[in-house]
Amino acid sequence: MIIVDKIGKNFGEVQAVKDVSFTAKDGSITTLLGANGSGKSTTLRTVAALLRPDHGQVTVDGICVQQDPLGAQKLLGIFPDQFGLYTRLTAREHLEYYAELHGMSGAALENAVGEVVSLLHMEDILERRTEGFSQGQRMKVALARAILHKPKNIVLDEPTRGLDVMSIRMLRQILLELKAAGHCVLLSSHVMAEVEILSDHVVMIADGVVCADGTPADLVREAGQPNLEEAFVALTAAHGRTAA
Ligand SMILES: Nc1ncnc2c1ncn2[C@@H]1O[C@H](COP(=O)(O)OP(=O)(O)OP(=O)(O)O)[C@@H](O)[C@H]1O
Repeated sequence: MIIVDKIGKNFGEVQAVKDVSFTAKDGSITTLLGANGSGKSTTLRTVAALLRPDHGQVTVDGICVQQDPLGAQKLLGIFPDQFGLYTRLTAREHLEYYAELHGMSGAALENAVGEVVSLLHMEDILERRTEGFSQGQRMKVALARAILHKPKNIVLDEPTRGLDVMSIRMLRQILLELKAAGHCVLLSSHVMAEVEILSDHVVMIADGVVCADGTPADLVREAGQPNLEEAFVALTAAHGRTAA
């Protein structure tokens, strides 16, 4: 479980995140939904201990990310906004390297790599260097790297960006399987259809502030709108009027 409590983060003059709080539960998919520049990535990077907030704190399964970033990162699988693959390494070498970073070796390492390779159907790209990989192939390596140590909590920053329909369906299926296995899945998106299909809990962010949260059905009801897209427009506009 991930608890974000009143975090804020400035970059110089830019208030990227002003006041964000929410809880992402186990066995559930929580989605941060917001427009470009609303603060989703900054929030997720704070959860992942890649950024230190100016105020507030994040706990992951009871461990405070700010006090014990390495301890929290052991409980997290992180799928970042930039894949950051090493172009000279093969997909297998990436996975083995990350498995070693997580303290695995020998048969445990081989089993962990074998499991994610089979889960993500990566057999055909395993021995290829990642240079020149398509977006879908890069997504597979990044996702495999994020989940190979079986973290209880998985954080994904816009995981479907640039993917074709079949890759999106595969990713969606894997996220649903992780949820069914009791994992806490926290992601960001601005693709309404995807959010509506996948999310148990939606946290709407506008201008660095949470303007509404609940199930997609709750939010549609709260806004009195026919669907999540219209609800998003109405709730973020209402927030803008309140903030002005
Ligand atoms: N390292 C940084 N330095 C300066 N400004 C930053 C930095 N990171 C984020 N920002 C600014 O903070 C604000 C929030 O950015 P953030 O990336 O968190 O938004 P986002 O909701 O993830 O947007 P998108 O959907 O476009 O990825 C933006 O105005 C952005 O320009």
